[in-house]
Amino acid sequence: MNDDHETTPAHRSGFVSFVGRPNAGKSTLTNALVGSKVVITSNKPQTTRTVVRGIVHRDDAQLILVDTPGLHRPRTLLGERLNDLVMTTWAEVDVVAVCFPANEKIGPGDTFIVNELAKVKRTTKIAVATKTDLATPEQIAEHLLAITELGRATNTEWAQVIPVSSVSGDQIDLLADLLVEQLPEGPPLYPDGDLTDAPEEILVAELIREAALEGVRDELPHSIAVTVEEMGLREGRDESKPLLDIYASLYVERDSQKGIMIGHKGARLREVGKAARQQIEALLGTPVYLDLHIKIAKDWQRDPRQLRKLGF
Ligand SMILES: Nc1nc2c(ncn2[C@@H]2O[C@H](COP(=O)(O)OP(=O)(O)OP(=O)(O)O)[C@@H](O)[C@H]2O)c(=O)[nH]1
Repeated sequence: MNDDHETTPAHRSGFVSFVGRPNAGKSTLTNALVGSKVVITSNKPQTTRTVVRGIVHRDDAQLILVDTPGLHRPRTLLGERLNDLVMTTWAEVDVVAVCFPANEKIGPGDTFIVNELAKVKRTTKIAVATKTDLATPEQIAEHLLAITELGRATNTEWAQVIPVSSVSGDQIDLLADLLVEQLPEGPPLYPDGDLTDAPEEILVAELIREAALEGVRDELPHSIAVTVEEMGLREGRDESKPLLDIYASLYVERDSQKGIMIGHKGARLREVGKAARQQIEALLGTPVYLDLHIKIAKDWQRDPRQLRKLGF
């Protein structure tokens, strides 16, 4: 064996899942690491319903980020299924990184998550103090102590505790290094250039859902689901002028909600369609024709048949 071989570090690859209570900054962190908008962020809690992966390609490693829904005390059938999905993801990944926003105190929600996580023995656990740009150095120091203490109280061994800001970019590269350290040796698992393996339909549905939630504020936060019925390049067009046709349904639970979504003379729906179309065009790099219909699925969050139809 020559010296060169001994000094070249082995390539590493593996899966990392960011967890934390709603709004902890998981999706934004995934985007900051990947450097492209592949996961939906919103300032409303619990918008991430689908497992979406971002992929960090480096010469020495491939870091595959699995973005899971937030864990919460289940109240509906949907809630239970989401929690099952979260636990399954935790057991399958190499590292679970728990996000604790530095501008908020550690609370019962965090304790609940860390207690659940403690049941998943084999997975490496890292604590990330997020949003440090919103906290003073003193607050950050106190926060890091509280995280360490929470680890002790729940019998969780943090492999690392690291403060970061996705907005200022502070410590993001260091976080990537620390995560890579925890991955097993192995070859790249995805082709170079892939940013996510989530089917485009899922990303498109999430972008529409995000746009739909944007204007509604507190009126119907969690009663919207979106499915993409059909998506394809329009036939017979010049190759230099492609147009992607997307037919999507936006599900609400009640008549009154349908009214809110449509708005005065359809104004809101047009706004949502336009905002979603612009986001999809930016993501896929193709002009888009978006046909968006509102449908009512009564109590879809509680009905197993509806849930299956909507992809849960
Ligand atoms: N100032 C600041 N804001 C942040 C940072 N990271 C996230 N945010 C904001 O915090 C809010 C929630 O961020 P998300 O990334 O959507 O949080 P999440 O944990 O994925 O949320 P859920 O999908 O609801 O579980 C958004 O308004 C973000 O813009 C940060 O580093 N600094």
